[in-house]
Amino acid sequence: AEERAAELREELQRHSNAYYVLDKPTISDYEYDQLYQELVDIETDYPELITSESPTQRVGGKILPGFEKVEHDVPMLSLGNAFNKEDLLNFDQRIKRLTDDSVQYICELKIDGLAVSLRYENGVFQRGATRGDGVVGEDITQNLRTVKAIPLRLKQPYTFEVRGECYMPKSSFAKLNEERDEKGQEIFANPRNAAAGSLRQLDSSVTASRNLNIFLYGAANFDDLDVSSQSRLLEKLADIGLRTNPERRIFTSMEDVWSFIEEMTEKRTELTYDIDGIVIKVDDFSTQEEIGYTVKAPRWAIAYKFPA
Ligand SMILES: COc1nc2nc(N)nc(N)c2nc1C
Repeated sequence: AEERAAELREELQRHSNAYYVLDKPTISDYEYDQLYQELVDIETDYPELITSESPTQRVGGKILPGFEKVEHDVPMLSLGNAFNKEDLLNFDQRIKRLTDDSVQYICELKIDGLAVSLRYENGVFQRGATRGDGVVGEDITQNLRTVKAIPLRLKQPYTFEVRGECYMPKSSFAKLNEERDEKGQEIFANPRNAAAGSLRQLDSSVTASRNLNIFLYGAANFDDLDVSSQSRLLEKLADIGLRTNPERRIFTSMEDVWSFIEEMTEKRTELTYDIDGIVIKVDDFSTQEEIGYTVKAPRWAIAYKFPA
């Protein structure tokens, strides 16, 4: 039974990764449910075989009295903002003054959700927290465990923190507000508020019902991963089972960055999730270190914000 339980956990994690992270299902829902039920039956007969990373343990039973405060191992930074092309050209000039490399920029979508940090220890999801003020956040582990795109065990036994944006897809937001409106409940103003409200639930079964998703974009204490740039970090995160956003591009000229921004300004309405800007970062990590940080934000990155 123990061997079969471990086999089922591994197979369910693989299918779950394919479906929720890669968006490429490998078996039918029916087949998945059969395997899942087999694991539930074994765990019911042998409760001592239940492990924290079993997919049957995603929705916690207990209702929390409140949220514990947690201090981030490495502070979660904020970003300087740009509002037009001139701001970006000025940013480019500042960067060129601080480094002589022919710098490469990586552009990533700025997802309009809630910034969270996930800590993995030896590949197992241990703790999830909100950004809070960047130094101290709130422990929302049991709510983040209900987000199916968050693997409870990575494909490699790494110990590090990943950062990303937890969000509610536009379709789930519309459906949730329709249901709330029908019940005479107050509706959410936008998907970001709905995601934040869904993650600040003391009862994780409510969170589980909200169909949240996540894109990871950064990490802390990730020496194990041995990556030399942001673009390689994102590839590595995807390789080990974490969900990253595919709409990312690398450019060497700010003119090309601007063309990408114009392209995404058009494409924005077709995305299945809200974005509030584009984040432009120096891609190479050693160049990032050379450029450094201000008191609260990296000097090597800027967030272009779409007009409200
Ligand atoms: C380097 O720091 C950051 N990088 C980011 N990248 C993306 N894609 N989205 C963000 N919201 C974001 N936020 C911060 C503070």
